[in-house]
Amino acid sequence: MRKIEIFDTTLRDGEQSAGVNLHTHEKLEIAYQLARYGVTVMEAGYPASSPGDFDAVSQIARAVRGCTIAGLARHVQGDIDAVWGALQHAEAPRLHLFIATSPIHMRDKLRMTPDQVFETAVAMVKYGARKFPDIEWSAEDATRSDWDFLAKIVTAVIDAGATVINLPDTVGYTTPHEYGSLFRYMLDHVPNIHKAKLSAHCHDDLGMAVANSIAAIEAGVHQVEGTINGIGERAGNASIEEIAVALAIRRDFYQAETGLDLTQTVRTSRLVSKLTGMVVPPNKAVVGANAFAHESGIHQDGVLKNVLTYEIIRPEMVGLSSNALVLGKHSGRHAFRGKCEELGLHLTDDEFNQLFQNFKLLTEKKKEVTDDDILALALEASANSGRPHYELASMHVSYGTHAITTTTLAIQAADGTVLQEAATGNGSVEAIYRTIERLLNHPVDLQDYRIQSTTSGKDSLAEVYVKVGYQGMVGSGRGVDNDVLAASAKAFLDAINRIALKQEFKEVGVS
Ligand SMILES: CC(=O)SCCNC(=O)CCNC(=O)[C@H](O)C(C)(C)COP(=O)(O)OP(=O)(O)OC[C@H]1O[C@@H](n2cnc3c(N)ncnc32)[C@H](O)[C@@H]1OP(=O)(O)O
Ligand SMILES: CC(C)C(=O)C(=O)O
Repeated sequence: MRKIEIFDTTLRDGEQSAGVNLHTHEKLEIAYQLARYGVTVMEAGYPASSPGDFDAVSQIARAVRGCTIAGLARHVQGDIDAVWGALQHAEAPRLHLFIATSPIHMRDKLRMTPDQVFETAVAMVKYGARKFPDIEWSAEDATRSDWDFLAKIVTAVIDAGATVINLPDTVGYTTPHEYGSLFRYMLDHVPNIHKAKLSAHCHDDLGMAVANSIAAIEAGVHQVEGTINGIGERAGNASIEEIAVALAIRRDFYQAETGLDLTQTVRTSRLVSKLTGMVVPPNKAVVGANAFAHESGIHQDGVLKNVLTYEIIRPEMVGLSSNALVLGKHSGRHAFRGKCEELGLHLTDDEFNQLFQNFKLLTEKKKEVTDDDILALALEASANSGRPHYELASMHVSYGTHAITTTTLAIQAADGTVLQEAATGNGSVEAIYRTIERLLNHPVDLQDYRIQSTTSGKDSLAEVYVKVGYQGMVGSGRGVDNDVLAASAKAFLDAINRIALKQEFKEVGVS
C-alpha cells in the first residue's frame, strides 16, 4: 500500500481565510487535534508575519509531538531566521520556502526577472539548509508557470538542499488532467527528482481542489496539502478529510493510505469550525450535517433494506456514532470526564472542575447536553482563561413590537470595578452594542455578526461570532449562551478583550 503524506495547513493557509483570526490557545487546541488525527506535517503558521504568529508557532513546536512542524517563509533571510527561532525546539522542524515562478507573478508582483528568481531561490535554500535538514520549496503559482523553467529551477533547488518540492495551484486554475501531466513532466525532466518528495497544494477557485489533488496522487506525488473543512484564502484549499476519505473508500483503485485516524474526522472538523467561526455547509462532503442524512422515500426504503444501497461511507469511519451515553442532570464526574476525554479536550484539574460546574448549570436549563454543547462550553472557558479586561456582569433588555428597545447593561473591568449604562436601539442586539460602546466611551465598528445554534432543539445553545474594529485594530470574538442576546453581548466583549490584549502586547513589545 502506497503512503500519501498529509501536510495540513489549516493553521497557516486556513487562517488566511477572510475574517479568521485565531488566538494562540486556539491554534494550540487545533494543533493537538491535528496531531491526534495523525497528519504527517502541520504548517503551524508564518512566524515572520506577526509576533502573535511567532509565539503560536513556537508554542506548537514545543508542545506538539508525533509530526513534523513547518513554518512558512519568503525568500528573505529575516523570514527564514524567524522560522528557525520559532521551530528550533520542534521534534522535526521543516522550513517551508516559497517564491513565485509564473511570468505574471515574477514580473508584476516580485518585479524580478526569471534569472533573479532562480538565483534567489538557490541562495535562500542554501541559507536555510545551514539550519534545517528538511526544507520544502514551493513554486508559487506553479500551474501558470513555464514547465521548462520550473524543471530547471526545481533541479537547482534540490541540489541546493530542498527535500520536498511543492507545485502549488495557487489560484485554483488547473484541471485534474493538466495537473497530473505537470507532475509527470517533472518526474521525466528533473534529473535529481528522486532526491526529493513531490507535493501538491490546491485551491478551490474552480471547485476542483480535491479532484486536482487526487490527480496529483495518481501522477505520483508523495504528499498532498490541504486544510480541515477546506478553509483558506478565497474559495479555500483542498479539503483534507475529503481526500483522505476518498482514498480510503476507493482503496481498491488507488492502493494508497494516508495514515490518518479517520475516526477523528468529524471531531477535527467541528473543532476547526467552532474556533474559526467558518460554518460547515450542511451538504459538505464527509463532514456536512446532511452527509449521512437520507431524506427521500425511495432512498430511505433502500437504506432500510441495505444501508449500502445509498451510503458509500459508513458514519463510524469518520467518527460519527449514535452515542449511547447521554449526558444530563444526573450525570456524574466520571461520565463527564469520560466524555471530555472522548472529545479530545486537554484540561487541567481546575479547568475540568470549572467545566463540570458549567455543565451542571447547563443541565438545569437543558434536558440533554450534546457533544457540541460541551465543546462550546469548553472553548468558551479556554477563550476566557486569559483574565479578560471586561466581563458581562448583568444585562436587562426591554423589547416590544411597538416599544423602543432599551438595554441596561453592566460590565466588570479587570480591576473589579462594575460599570453600568443604558441605551436604545432599533433592535435588541443594536441596543446592547450601543450600551457597550457607551460603557467603553469609544465607538466600536461591528463588521460581521453571525449566529448559529449548537443543536437543533429549542433548548440549543446559541453561538455568536462577531468581527469588530476598535481603537484602530480589528478583532473577532465568540460568545456562547442559552440566550442569543447574552451570547451576542459576550461575543462583542470577547472581541474587545482580544483587541485589548493585542494592544497590551504591542505596548510592551511582545507577542
Ligand atoms: C500564496 C500564499 O499563500 S503566500 C503566503 C501569504 N501569507 C501572508 O501574506 C501572511 C501575512 N503577511 C504578512 O504579514 C505580511 O505580508 C509580511 C509580514 C509577510 C510582509 O509584510 P510587508 O513587508 O509589509 O510587505 P507586503 O506584504 O506589503 O508586500 C510583500 C513584499 O514581499 C515580497 N514577496 C512576496 N513573496 C515573496 C517571496 N516569496 N520571496 C521574497 N519576497 C517576496 C513582495 O514582492 C513585496 O515586496 P516589496 O515590499 O519589495 O514590494
Ligand atoms: C505558499 C504556497 C504553498 C501557497 O500557499 C500557495 O501557493 O497557495
